[in-house]
Amino acid sequence: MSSSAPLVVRLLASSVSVASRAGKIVRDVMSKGELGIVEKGKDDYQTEADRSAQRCIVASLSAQYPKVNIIGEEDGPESESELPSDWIISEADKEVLSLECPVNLHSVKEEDIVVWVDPLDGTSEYTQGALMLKRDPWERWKMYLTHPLISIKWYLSLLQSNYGFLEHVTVLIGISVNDKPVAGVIHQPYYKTMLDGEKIMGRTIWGLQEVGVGGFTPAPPPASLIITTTRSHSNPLVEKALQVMNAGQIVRVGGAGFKVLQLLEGKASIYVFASSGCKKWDTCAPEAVLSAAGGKLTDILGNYYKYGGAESRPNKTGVLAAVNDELHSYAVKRIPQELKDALSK
Ligand SMILES: Nc1ncnc2c1ncn2[C@@H]1O[C@H](COP(=O)(O)O)[C@@H](OP(=O)(O)O)[C@H]1O
Ligand SMILES: [Mg+2]
Repeated sequence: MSSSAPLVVRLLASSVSVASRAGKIVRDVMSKGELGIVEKGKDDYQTEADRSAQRCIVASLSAQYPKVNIIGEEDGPESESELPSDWIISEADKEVLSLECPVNLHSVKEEDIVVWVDPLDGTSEYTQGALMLKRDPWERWKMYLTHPLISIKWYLSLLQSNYGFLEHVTVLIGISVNDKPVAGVIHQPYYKTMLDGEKIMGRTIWGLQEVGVGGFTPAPPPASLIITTTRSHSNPLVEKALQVMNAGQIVRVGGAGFKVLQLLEGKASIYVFASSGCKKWDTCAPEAVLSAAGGKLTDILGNYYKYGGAESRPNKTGVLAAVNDELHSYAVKRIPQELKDALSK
């Protein structure tokens, strides 16, 4: 790896490579069919893929950047099983390594950086997607009966959805400096493209402050107002905030990473989630990528979250993101004061 590039650029380039490896782990766990679902809290689940992808990311980055503070969604007691050697990635993406580092990030040191890792954003969609990979209807039905997350309504919608919601799953690595997300990676393990007649799985999107985004082509916002929001964590406050937006359409998808991709690809223009529930690892990378593309991500009051290592993990006052400042201020103004008060309590 070139050691001449400034630290933030090298760390972003390493994160691009490791996110792609973590994405393969996510697919491999699914292919084996043993998801190992654990309930962490109400509506909050973890699978073998979350645990293994996090181990790969944290081990790979901390081996190269030992003084960087890396905080992951699945932090907990160290696993006793040995880490497979091919989970330790030391490569760095060449295109990213050649980027011009913004002047204000040139002299950043490892101690100034906090990396927020969500090894698998969209866990509900991942576990529900597992059902659809069971080709045998009887096997699928048996899995449904033992699945902790799926109601009959969702089961029926899954059957109609052409292999579920796996595209909503992302691996998120957000790099923050002095409380602010400055660079980030959103990897989609189940994104499919064809190259020379061959199916390629996965794509990796990155963003760097003042430089822009890469790994895909951003699209302009839709002509009419389209809002994206949660698929699996709605509640009356979330619905109230959606009503007041006066949108032509509401797109309900899983994961904070995928919702920000909806904004960047012109499928929606505002992301509204007027509820606690999202955490710093859900929003750090999406905020970095969105802001590098000219968008804005805050809480529903319009205030930026801080990403220092001592900050509390929950994003208590919700999420409000938009493709540009104008749409962001429109959305902040539309949120009624009583809703803002209810979340700030
Ligand atoms: N009420 C809630 N309880 C637990 N997690 C929540 C939540 N609301 C949102 N989240 C988390 O925020 C992320 C985006 O949620 P959503 O898809 O509903 O928009 C998901 O991350 P994970 O899938 O990484 O756990 C999800 O778990
Ligand atoms: Mg998440």
